[in-house]
Amino acid sequence: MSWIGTSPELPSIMLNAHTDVVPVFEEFWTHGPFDATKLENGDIIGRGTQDMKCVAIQYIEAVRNLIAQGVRLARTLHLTFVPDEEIGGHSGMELFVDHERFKALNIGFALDEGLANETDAFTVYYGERAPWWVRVKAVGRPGHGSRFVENTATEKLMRVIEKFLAFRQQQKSLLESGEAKTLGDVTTLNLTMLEGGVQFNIVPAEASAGFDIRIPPTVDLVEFEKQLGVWTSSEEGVTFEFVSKFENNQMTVLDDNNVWWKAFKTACDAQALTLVTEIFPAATDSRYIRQKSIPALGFSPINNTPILLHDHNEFLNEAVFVRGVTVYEHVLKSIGNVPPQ
Ligand SMILES: CSCC[C@H](NC=O)C(=O)O
Ligand SMILES: [Zn+2]
Ligand SMILES: [Zn+2]
Repeated sequence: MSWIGTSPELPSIMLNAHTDVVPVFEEFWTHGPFDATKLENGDIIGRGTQDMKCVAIQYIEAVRNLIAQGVRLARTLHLTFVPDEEIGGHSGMELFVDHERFKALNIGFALDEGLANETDAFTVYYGERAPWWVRVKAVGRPGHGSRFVENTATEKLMRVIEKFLAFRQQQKSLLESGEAKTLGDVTTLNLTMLEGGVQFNIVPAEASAGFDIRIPPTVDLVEFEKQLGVWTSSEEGVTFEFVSKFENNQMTVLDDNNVWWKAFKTACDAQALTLVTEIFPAATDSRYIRQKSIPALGFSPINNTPILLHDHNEFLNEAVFVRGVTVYEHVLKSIGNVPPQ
């Protein structure tokens, strides 16, 4: 959906929202997850109320209000509604950014989702951690389950898992000590998959472990990959492969040279909003936009709200939601009139 500016030759602005949501475990919800029940206190309960139907609707409402007020922006706005973000965006934004139609949009700056903030402040994300999904495979000697079989796959795998988890503990301590400020500043690593074995009395010849690793943009990814090699190659017969890997993880620099950030911040300052800036702990479509060297900010105008994305009973209060529309009106008027650079 495009709202053409008065200077359509200028680089445009992309307002991106993914339309997919994650699954629900309905039995844990107090109200139907797809009913959008509004409680007396204004809380609207539903899957996607935070992630990110709210933002998609707020873009539309904000544009509609600006048009009704007779506002014309210099720059063109493109509202994009994309699929598959929750499963990596591989058939969504990842493909789109390489498409001719994307290039034809001539995008100079993008807004996409952020996270709720539990305090009165709003969080703005200028980068993300690179998601890496890694499978560690071990092969070893099989045999009868009644014997002391040596060099088994599972034992080797366990020793390698210990190395991965020691690193996990070290990063966790970094965060707990305060040396690293937020989750986005450390590398997280979780053992999320374990596979191996076919029958109780057979020592398996193969076993594997799957890790979800999230790496801050300040970490040298080449060096980190080498480290994975060191941990795995310490055991004969253990290898690793990438199930999903993100490289070229760029940040959007928030300094005075970034006219988009200045315009965004000016609009927020004018509304007396408190902003905090962070690295996004998970992965959104913004990473594909930044990979094309297009500056992007992750922002969901949700404050005083617990972070419930992907959780049971995800909700957003009506008042917070409606205020967010006004926030976008100010932000769009500011970024939409950034003069030619
Ligand atoms: C490896 S891409 C996965 C993308 C997903 N995004 C939202 O939750 C995430 O797990 O961060
Ligand atoms: Zn999302
Ligand atoms: Zn999500």
